[in-house]
Amino acid sequence: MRIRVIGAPIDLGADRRGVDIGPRAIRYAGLIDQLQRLGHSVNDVGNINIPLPENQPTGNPRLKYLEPITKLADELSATVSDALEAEEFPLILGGDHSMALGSISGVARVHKNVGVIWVDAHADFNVEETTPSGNIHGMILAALAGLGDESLVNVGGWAPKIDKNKIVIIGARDLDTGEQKLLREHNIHVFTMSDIDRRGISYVMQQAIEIAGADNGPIHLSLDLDSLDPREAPGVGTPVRGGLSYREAHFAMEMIAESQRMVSMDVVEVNSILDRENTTAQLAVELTLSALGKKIL
Ligand SMILES: NC(=[NH2+])NCCC[C@H](N)C(=O)O
Ligand SMILES: [Mn+2]
Ligand SMILES: [Mn+2]
Repeated sequence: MRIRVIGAPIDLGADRRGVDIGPRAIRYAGLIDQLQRLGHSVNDVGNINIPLPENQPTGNPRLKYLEPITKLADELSATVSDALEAEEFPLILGGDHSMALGSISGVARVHKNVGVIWVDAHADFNVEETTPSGNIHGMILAALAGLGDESLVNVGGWAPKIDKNKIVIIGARDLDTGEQKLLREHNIHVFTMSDIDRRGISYVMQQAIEIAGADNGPIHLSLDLDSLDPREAPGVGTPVRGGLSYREAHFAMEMIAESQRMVSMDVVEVNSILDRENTTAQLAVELTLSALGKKIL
């Protein structure tokens, strides 16, 4: 496969600094080389240009950095559509999870029926009224489903980007009260850590692939590294105990590869300032490889 690697070192959507180093850290951990060794050809187009938060007005404290975030989403979205039109698989490196507004909009423009598997400790399903932090990375999935602030929802000029019935969240264990209510109201498929404990990661992933890829549709995978247990992935801005084990995460990625339905992928929230000797970036590389076909035997 031909893979286009796109760095999106955005950190305007989160409070803790350091995710802007993520794309470099993931490359330093050997991403490109290992993808090539797996047999893929790689076109690394570098990073999109991100303004420093220091030079941006925060704006509405319940929607911090809204303006630059939507602007970057437009730009990233165009880059991602471009890759797909050139028949390259977009692999987008974050950055905080707000970059998925751009990446997924770009995919949805080309693949109208795309479903999303969102692997995350969080649901990122807040809106202005429910957010406890004002951080837009916690609102992106809702925006893609058509909920929340108009300028987030209408990036690219159309909405919603994703059919709510084709959204699956996996690994959730830290949801805000208003967010829980929204998820229930809109019947979003959420497989929490309890569901994974009860049914096993294999059953959960099989269901997730069926739901997100309904009617043989394509799937976008958005992998937030904080889905993993912080013992495995210490370098994330919003760690939550009780996450996916190393083995569960690898197996989940292997099942996605096996399904042959994935058309694009985000790897987000690697925070190098909080990391230990690039462990989390290395893990991000390993998991990306599993999702893109690496097998044990
Ligand atoms: N992409 C993430 N790591 N999101 C964390 C979101 C945390 C919290 N739910 C919030 O809205 O602020
Ligand atoms: Mn997230
Ligand atoms: Mn998260």
